[in-house]
Amino acid sequence: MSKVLVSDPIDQAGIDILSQVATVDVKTGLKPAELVAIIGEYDALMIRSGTRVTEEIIEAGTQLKIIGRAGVGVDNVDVPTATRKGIVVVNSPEGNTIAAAEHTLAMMLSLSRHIPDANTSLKKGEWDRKTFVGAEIYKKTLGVVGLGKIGSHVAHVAKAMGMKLLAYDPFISTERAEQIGCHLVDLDLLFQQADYITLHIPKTPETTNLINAKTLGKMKPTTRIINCARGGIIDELALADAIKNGKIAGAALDVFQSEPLGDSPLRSLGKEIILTPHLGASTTEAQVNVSIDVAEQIRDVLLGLPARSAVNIPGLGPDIIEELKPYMQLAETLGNLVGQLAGGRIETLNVKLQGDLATNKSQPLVVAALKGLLYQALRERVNYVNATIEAKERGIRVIETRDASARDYAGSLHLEATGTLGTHSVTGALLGEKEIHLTDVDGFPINVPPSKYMLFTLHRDMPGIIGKLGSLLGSFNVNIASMQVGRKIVRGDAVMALSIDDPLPDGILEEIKQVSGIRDAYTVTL
Ligand SMILES: NC(=O)c1ccc[n+]([C@@H]2O[C@H](COP(=O)([O-])OP(=O)(O)OC[C@H]3O[C@@H](n4cnc5c(N)ncnc54)[C@H](O)[C@@H]3O)[C@@H](O)[C@H]2O)c1
Ligand SMILES: O=C(O)[C@H](O)COP(=O)(O)O
Repeated sequence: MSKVLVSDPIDQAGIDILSQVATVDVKTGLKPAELVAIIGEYDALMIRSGTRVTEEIIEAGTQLKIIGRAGVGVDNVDVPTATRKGIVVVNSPEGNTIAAAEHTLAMMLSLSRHIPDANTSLKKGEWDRKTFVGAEIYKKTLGVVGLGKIGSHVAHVAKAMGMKLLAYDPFISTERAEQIGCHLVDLDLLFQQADYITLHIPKTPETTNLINAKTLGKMKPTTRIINCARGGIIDELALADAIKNGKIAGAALDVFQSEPLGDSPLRSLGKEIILTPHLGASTTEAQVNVSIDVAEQIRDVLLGLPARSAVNIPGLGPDIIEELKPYMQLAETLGNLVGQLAGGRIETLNVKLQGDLATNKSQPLVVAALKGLLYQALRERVNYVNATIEAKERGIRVIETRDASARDYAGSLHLEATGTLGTHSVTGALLGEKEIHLTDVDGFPINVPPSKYMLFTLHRDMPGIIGKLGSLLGSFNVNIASMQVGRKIVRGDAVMALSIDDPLPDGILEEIKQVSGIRDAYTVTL
């Protein structure tokens, strides 16, 4: 039975799902060295933001197949190392969207009306109605930085509360922004005009310290900033300084450069600042959502099925997986076959997506073809996660082309591999919903289903060849299950595809190549 380690507090709903297929150990609060010491026993690791999954931990996780982040941000996971090791990294992109958006709105209103400090004052026995005079958000301008899932929901609710909306997101179209009721502007204008600025972007090299002394200097003295996205997007010392010196009116922060927040000048500011300990996703509903979402994906991967939200398998969403599943198998089989026909070191793989497959949605088939191509070299170590990187590291150039006009089959796939020993090509299609058929080998038309053990010959199409080959195989007790010849012209060159019941015994391939009229022969195990 597989073993799953849960190293952060996760809702029981997900643990129940995992327990159906695996032994689940919940061990929270482990020190990095303790995690390194035990991770080698586990097939899957389930985390929230509390566990930093470093290169050292991933290297020690020799059995790891999947890291599941019960939440959105995977910045606490060394995704490049996981990808290199073929470990799927999944998250829950939508499970806590509403929770984080509502926390943002709660922060904005609390900050405007000084609710946390008024509450503390009253609980201390005071009745102070002067200190806590606030500001309205109605008709004020909200600047949304990052108009993705959370930013859009915040904008939607803020609009209903009568706010004017500006947004900055270089990856969102003007039409999309306008649909949400936002006017897309550049960042400088947003900084200059917004009364409230809310951040909903990932932490990347471009967004690190986006709010700094210089950008704070562009804002109005009445501006308030809310950050429920990621620590490190704001330079905390510059922010504390700007608030202390009245350059801006205040801030509400849920996330920090270093968590838990240690000694910080932010702690000593008054009612102008609200701090919460990374509570954006901490609602009962969100924790159930993310726990179930990620546990289901871990379960599926442990059962050999694809994950619906893998961050390191681009383009393989749930709808795509369903549609492409039989074609993924076709691509993998063809990749494996053409790799064995070409032999030696492969330098180039041409992948031609034909007919109905000639769309952008078919890109995962290229990854599947590479996985098949690399199978002989890497066996189970190659998967959809690392196939592209492994190919790149081996210097394999991948050329992808599309031909929607190729209509022999609804959709077909043509692979051509060039290596140190020459060039070979195969084409395949599906018959019915999922029966794989080879329809062409090295330019010769055939129509055979692939089988585990196959023999291909390139020979002259002349009487007697098939008989000679049959006798030779018979003398070695090799049983032929099926045989087909593909030729372009009568008595020209031809290809023979044989399915055989057992692997060819050693040495027989060389004897086959000596048969008069046979120019070359290849044995393949699929
Ligand atoms: N506080 C919490 O507990 C909590 C909970 C959930 C998510 N988050 C964080 O909130 C953030 C947003 O999450 P989401 O689910 O909305 O993500 P999302 O991917 O749906 O949206 C992010 C948006 O940021 C935009 N973006 C990327 N780089 C940008 C840049 N340089 N400038 C402007 N826009 C840029 C993208 O185009 C995208 O539209 C993430 O950082 C996530 O980790 C925090
Ligand atoms: O990226 C996220 O999903 C949030 O930061 C939530 O983090 P958490 O799971 O540690 O609450």
